[in-house]
Amino acid sequence: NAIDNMTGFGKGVFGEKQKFEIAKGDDGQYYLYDGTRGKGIHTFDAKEIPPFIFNILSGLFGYTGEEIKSNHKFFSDPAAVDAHVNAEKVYDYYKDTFNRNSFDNEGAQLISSVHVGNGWNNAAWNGVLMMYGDGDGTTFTSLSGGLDVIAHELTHAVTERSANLVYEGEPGALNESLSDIMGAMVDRDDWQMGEDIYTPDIEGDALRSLNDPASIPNPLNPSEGYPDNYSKRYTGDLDHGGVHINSSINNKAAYLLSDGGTAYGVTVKGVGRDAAEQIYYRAVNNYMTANSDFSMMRQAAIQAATDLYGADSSQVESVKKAYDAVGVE
Ligand SMILES: O=C(O)[C@H](CCc1ccccc1)CC1(C(=O)N[C@@H](Cc2c[nH]c3ccccc23)C(=O)O)CCCC1
Ligand SMILES: [Ca+2]
Ligand SMILES: [Zn+2]
Repeated sequence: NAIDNMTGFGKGVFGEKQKFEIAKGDDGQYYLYDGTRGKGIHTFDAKEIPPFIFNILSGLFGYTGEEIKSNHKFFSDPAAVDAHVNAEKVYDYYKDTFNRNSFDNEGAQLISSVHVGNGWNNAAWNGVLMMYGDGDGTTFTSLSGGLDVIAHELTHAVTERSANLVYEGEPGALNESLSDIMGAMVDRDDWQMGEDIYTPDIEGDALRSLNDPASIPNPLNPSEGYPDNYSKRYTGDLDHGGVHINSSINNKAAYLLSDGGTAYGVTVKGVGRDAAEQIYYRAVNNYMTANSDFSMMRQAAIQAATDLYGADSSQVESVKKAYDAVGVE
């Protein structure tokens, strides 16, 4: 249908006023559709369909949920407003930072569905679209309110179209880590993951920490923190071999590379967020493959830094030190 791009308004999950692109359809209704970025950004309402059913419907049949439309330019669904706004922000981040036009670099439509499940405490990229739960209000609030969560999910799509790291074991932990790293680069004012939407009644906690992984209890081994060194990696079978756990080892390396610091007796000179994001993007886009392990991550980052800054650069030296610090040879 013929669309006119125009500006819409609404309030996000935390009550903040948001402005975003919408479109007016032939029916005179306004749609949560941004026709100005790539082939479009579309946000839908899953109407509480259980995640595994929605996963199948969207994966197999391309079902996206119900159109979110309004008789006026104000949209009153906070979860939908933030999913739309945050998808625009992540699109802009990849375009502005790496000149990547959406996850396929050909402007692929960014599709989000909110209100997946009933109080679902999670979110996911299912290969076709982003799915967001509303949380149960205690463990999580609407997960689309977390800019780092949207960046995390969309980076799974970018990884899938580049290194396509297998979601298991070490490649899986790297897949997860790259999503957390880009999540921290887009949601740039901290090194926490999910802090905005995790436990709404508790201040200062987060789902994961990139700067100090060990500060948060490891859900698979609660007597310890998340691992921040290869020697502390989880070797069990849960969570596809701990992909959401061992990601913290590489997350720590990325934090040290970016901001510097000393860990396990090794001091790293920070290269800054701008250089760190370029190194990781080039590593995943140009050098890593489906079965890359932690050691290959180190080599890929060294090669990426060499391409970008030279073999004898301080950036290459910092990559080596960062991986020394987390015990990855
Ligand atoms: O993208 C991902 O890696 C996670 C997707 C998990 C998923 C995969 C397949 C089907 C359904 C859900 C979602 C996020 C995640 O890290 N989830 C973790 C932690 C977590 C969130 N909610 C939970 C509820 C129970 C247990 C663990 C969790 C997980 O699923 O492990 C990423 C950012 C925030 C949520
Ligand atoms: Ca964050
Ligand atoms: Zn993930």
